[in-house]
Amino acid sequence: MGNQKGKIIILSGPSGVGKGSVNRELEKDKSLHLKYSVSMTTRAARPGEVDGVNYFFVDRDTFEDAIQHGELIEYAEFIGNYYGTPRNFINEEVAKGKNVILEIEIKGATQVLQREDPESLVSIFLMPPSLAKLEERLRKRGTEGDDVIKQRLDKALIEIPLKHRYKYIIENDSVENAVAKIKDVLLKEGTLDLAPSESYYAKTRLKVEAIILDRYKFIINN
Ligand SMILES: Nc1ncnc2c1ncn2[C@@H]1O[C@H](COP(=O)(O)OP(=O)(O)OP(=O)(O)O)[C@@H](O)[C@H]1O
Repeated sequence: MGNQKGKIIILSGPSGVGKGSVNRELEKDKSLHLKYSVSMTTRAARPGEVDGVNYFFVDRDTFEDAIQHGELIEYAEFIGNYYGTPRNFINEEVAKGKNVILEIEIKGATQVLQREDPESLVSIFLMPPSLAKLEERLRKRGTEGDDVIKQRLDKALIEIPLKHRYKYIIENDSVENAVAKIKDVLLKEGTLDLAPSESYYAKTRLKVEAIILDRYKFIINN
């Protein structure tokens, strides 16, 4: 990778759109050389979540102390809980030339978009295929009750129109497609060591060309 400094990759979108699911797939691909920022939150850990890996789970006093001391690059209070991103880790990794992924909700992402140098950012807004699908995903996940799901859907209606603040808008139709499209974004941004012919776009174009050739070869040949 030729770049001196790394980039901050913002992956944002409404609750339930699939930020975590997409991120987990990206993480499996070691060739992407991505670093994951671990957020701090006052929300309770979900089953299977590990402190220091998925989040730093802290109480409100500890979180408010971190705000006071300027230790967070962004933070937001979201339906009764604080979420924030510790600044130290990001600065160190970016200075080393690493790309750091921030999986953050809209308010936090807005703070980073407003405060950080746009040259140091790659911002991605993950879109649900429809509001009905978003609701279905939240319900199927089964981690929130009806009231919280309704709050999150109401919030999504305010958040989705903000998507144009981001450099890239990517639909999470399937996790596999979303990951492929994000890899193309990273390739375009020069943060991936990958031949352009390996991109999702290039491969899709080849497939489409093959289909056209197959369907129309009679016409072409005659
Ligand atoms: N492309 C997809 N197709 C179908 N289901 C999906 C897709 N992406 C994610 N899901 C499912 O939707 C639910 C929400 O996904 P996930 O928890 O990753 O969302 P999130 O954006 O990280 O939410 P939050 O911001 O609330 O943490 C999960 O149950 C997940 O399995």
